[in-house]
Amino acid sequence: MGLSIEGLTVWLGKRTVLDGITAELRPGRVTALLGPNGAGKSSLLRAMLALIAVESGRVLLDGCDVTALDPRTRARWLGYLPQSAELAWNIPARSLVELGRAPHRSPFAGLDETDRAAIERAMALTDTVRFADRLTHELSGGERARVLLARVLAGEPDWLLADEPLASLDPAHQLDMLGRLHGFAAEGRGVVVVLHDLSHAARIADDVLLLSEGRLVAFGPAADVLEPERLEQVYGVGFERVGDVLVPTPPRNGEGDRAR
Ligand SMILES: Nc1ncnc2c1ncn2[C@@H]1O[C@H](COP(=O)(O)OP(=O)(O)OP(=O)(O)O)[C@@H](O)[C@H]1O
Repeated sequence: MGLSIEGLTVWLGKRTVLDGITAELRPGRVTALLGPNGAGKSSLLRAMLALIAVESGRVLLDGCDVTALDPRTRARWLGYLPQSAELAWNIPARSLVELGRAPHRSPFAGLDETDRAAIERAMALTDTVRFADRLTHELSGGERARVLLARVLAGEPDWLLADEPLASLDPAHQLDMLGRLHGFAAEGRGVVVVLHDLSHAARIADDVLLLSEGRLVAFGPAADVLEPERLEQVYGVGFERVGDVLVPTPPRNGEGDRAR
């Protein structure tokens, strides 16, 4: 199930936050969404989920405009892991994960065997079984982030759109999360993930979509896009490769202004 972004322009307030973005995202691959703060990464994810209105252009999922899909179908096809791990509901972690099955069943139906198997699998994958009975407000930020991932995985979406999923995780769980995202794509599903750490992107991404000020700077295989000179132009700091890791270095001219 391919995900095509065609000439997407989004205005928020009076600002153009996305300006004519076009990219053909492929399932079975991890696409990292990169760019400085305010580049439009979250807005692009939200537009792909039909959570914000677009001014022009469209997003096609398996050839269907996402805005024309009924919400349950959209939720079955597109799983969303938002940036904030804040939760309104203080319910046991397992109950939260169970909510991930909602798009698969009618509102008042109980969980069936398929639902229970998907929930157990998602909780095992995210290492959340051991706090399944604890209330979500009593979990640490990282534990809550993993429960939220479990909720999305329980829905078995065709695409997973994750906004900075590593933000509150310790290094072990960051690597684990990267492995999960990679494994999800290896099953033939699609992954779009917003990342700030370019080393993580270099490690996990098959493709990179690089944004700056709402415009597409580059889209293509990670090895081609993650080019130190291009990154320096976009981020305003230098990058050098240390082994397979991209390490930021201070701006060469010492001024820190972005070359635009
Ligand atoms: N509701 C809104 N109304 C007006 N402008 C907004 C709104 N939400 C976001 N913006 C602006 O849109 C631009 C893109 O924001 P967005 O959150 O998509 O960027 P981002 O690349 O995800 O940033 P970050 O890395 O800081 O999370 C920013 O300039 C932001 O200030």
